Amino acid sequence: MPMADRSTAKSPVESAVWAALGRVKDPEILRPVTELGMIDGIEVDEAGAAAVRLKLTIAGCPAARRIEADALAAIEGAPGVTAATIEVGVMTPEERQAFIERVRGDRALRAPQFGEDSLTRVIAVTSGKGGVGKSSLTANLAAALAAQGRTVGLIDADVFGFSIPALMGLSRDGRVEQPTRVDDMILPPVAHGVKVISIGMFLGDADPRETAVSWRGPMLHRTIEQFLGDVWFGDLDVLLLDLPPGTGDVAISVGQLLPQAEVLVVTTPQPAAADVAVRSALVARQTGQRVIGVVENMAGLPQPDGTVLELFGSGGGAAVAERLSAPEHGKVPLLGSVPLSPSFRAAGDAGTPAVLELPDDAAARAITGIAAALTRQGRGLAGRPLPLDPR
Ligand SMILES: Nc1ncnc2c1ncn2[C@@H]1O[C@H](COP(=O)(O)OP(=O)(O)OP(=O)(O)O)[C@@H](O)[C@H]1O
Repeated sequence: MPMADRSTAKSPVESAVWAALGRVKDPEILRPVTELGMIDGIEVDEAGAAAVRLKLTIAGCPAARRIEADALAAIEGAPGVTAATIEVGVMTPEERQAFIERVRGDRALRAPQFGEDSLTRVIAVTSGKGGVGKSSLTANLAAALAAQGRTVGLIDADVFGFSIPALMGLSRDGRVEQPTRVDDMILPPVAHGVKVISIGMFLGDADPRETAVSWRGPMLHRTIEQFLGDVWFGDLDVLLLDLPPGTGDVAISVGQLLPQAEVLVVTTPQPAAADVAVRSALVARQTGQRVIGVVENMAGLPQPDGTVLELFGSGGGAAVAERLSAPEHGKVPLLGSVPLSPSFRAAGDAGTPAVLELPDDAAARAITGIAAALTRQGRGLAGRPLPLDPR
């Protein structure tokens, strides 16, 4: 039977069901199921009982239950429908190919996905030292940008210390949500409005808490290449990459594969952290990437008596920004200073980005401000001075 289209939805109630299904989005592709050829037929009898045949790409794909539940709710809510049933089937290989073509559109011919002609702004988040809060910051920036209406992708390129799935709520009790594979196309899971991919999603049944990735350069390079090629992100406004700390193979691969990427440097206020942070930015520059700003994390911890405890000293962020500014590169701004916050840490542990869950938390407010500053900065304006968001 041919896939349903508008012409097959004839009666007013069938049209209403079609329209209602047009508001149901595939949770991974974020496009209506009606546009993706997933509705195989709509029948409504005289009593208003609607029977819909839904076709999924593969049986038991992670998004299947959600699509089915959302579709059922939509049909039940359609005007004139008195009862609703859904029959779920699986696409034939030909239908799956048509599905892939619909999803990829013109882009099928274009490779790589984030090449020179791409309109996506690519921002790699780097740090010198580990543990400065780079992943927490990247996850929250991604969620904040998505909440501000951007279409956002997030690649966890911190291959050895991947923590993005947990921070985005995609990892529970040692199980990480798996991407859906449709033939050679990998669809990233969506969390908090962000399309997320991580090496932690490719470990099979292994518990990511107990599994170490110990790859050398070529394997790391191929993995990053696959993330950029085989993983289908669709049209993104912003792609964030969480890099491993320091100046290793992944940073160099990202520089080679995404020379147009912009780089955001995270450091702590500790002056001793500045040297390594500066070094990681210089490696990025050597591969042609531009440093668009510095974020200072783990700044002062506000005390109940109103004083601020500067656990990690002060001035590190400004020092790194100053040292990276140079006549040939322009001024590198300090985009914000994120205070230490126990509730920010707890929100990360719970997989709920603080920018969404605790918007009034001081750390969350600072990151929301940084996301807004990045948006104001726009693409390709590296080196121009930015107003600091005082929130
Ligand atoms: N502003 C903050 N206030 C309180 N805790 C924070 C803050 N930023 C980060 N943390 C906590 O610090 C720890 C390290 O953070 P995170 O894992 O994001 O660092 P990282 O730089 O990505 O580390 P690595 O690159 O070594 O994996 C986490 O437990 C996180 O919850």
